[in-house]
Amino acid sequence: MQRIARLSAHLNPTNPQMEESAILERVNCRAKGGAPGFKVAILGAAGGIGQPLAMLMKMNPLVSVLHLYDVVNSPGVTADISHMDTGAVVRGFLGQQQLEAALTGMDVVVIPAGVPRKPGMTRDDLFNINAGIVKTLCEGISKCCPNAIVNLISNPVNSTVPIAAEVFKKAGIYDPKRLLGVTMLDVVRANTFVAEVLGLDPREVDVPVVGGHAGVTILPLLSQVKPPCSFTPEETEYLTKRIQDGGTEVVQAKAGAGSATLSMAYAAVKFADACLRGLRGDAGVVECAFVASQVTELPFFATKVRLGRTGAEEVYQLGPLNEYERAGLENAKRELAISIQKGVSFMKK
Ligand SMILES: NC(=O)C1=CN([C@@H]2O[C@H](COP(=O)(O)OP(=O)(O)OC[C@H]3O[C@@H](n4cnc5c(N)ncnc54)[C@H](O)[C@@H]3O)[C@@H](O)[C@H]2O)C=CC1
Ligand SMILES: O=C([O-])CC(=O)C(=O)O
Repeated sequence: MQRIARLSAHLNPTNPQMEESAILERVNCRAKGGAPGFKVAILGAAGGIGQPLAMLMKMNPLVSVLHLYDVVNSPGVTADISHMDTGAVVRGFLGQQQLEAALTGMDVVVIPAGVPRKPGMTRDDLFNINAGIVKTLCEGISKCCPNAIVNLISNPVNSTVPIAAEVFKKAGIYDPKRLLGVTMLDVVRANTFVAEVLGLDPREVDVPVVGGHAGVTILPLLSQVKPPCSFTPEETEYLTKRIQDGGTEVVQAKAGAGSATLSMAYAAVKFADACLRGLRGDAGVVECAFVASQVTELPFFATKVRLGRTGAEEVYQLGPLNEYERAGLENAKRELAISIQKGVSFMKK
């Protein structure tokens, strides 16, 4: 009887003691061990990306524990997701005072916290708000799970990844292999749009997208599409532009109600799953990500990386580029250099 009473306390959605209620649940449940797997935290779990991302992560058989952290509404999202009859144990955490509990012991931390764009804004316009959010969350990671693999989604990714790197350096825990800016949505879009033009199933298409995650810094390498194919100059122009402007296409269609959330949650889970398979020791896990890099003269750059037990274990070279892509690369590098420097300077202030 007492067990039921204590479990009911946990089920009260207005209960702000999320962490405590999760402990009550564990104490009172018969099965305490949980399935083998990885511990994943989502920071910003109650947001437009965070909610579907939490749902999809709860469906991932590689996840044994899922921590959902936000500064608002995480109790409701946690109660909802926790009823799904999949293996992962879900715990909710609300507000800054529960950040450390949310992060302690995590293997992977996915960060979609921060404000999204409205029509007319660039991703860089989000810098002033999101830079501080990312800084605070990465300070928490430095303290509570310094060995975690970090998947950073918050925009502008071209600047937030350098900010995270500086936070980790300051804390003395920086390992470039473990910090990954998520550019997977660019690849997902590129696969979709290229498949449309070629009349193929998008699941059969693989388009490397390199550079960064904003406008001209998003550089699809259409000369390296698999299966091998060729495009007319008009198709190349159309596809490159559509992939670069994919985010803006969604922002405009949503007309003030935010940016891509559902396709982003899909892309984030696809990428996090690749990181988890790498952590498990699977061979040949390769995806594009924005990482510390020596591929160009810039300190960060998105290319294909091989994901392993310690994160991005190998950063691949660009491969042969055609003239159109070489010109695109120069444009991308010019803009990227400014965005990276902006992130670094924010932390030096
Ligand atoms: N890397 C990529 O490809 C993409 C990145 N994004 C970016 O992802 C971010 C989130 O987008 P949405 O989910 O649509 O926004 P949203 O506003 O719907 O959700 C953001 C969530 O973050 C939470 N949050 C704010 N400050 C926080 C803090 N200090 N700690 C924890 N949580 C905090 C909010 O309470 C909210 O629940 C934006 O910066 C957006 O630009 C969006 C799409 C694609
Ligand atoms: O466009 C935005 O602001 C959100 C984003 O990064 C994307 O959808 O690629």
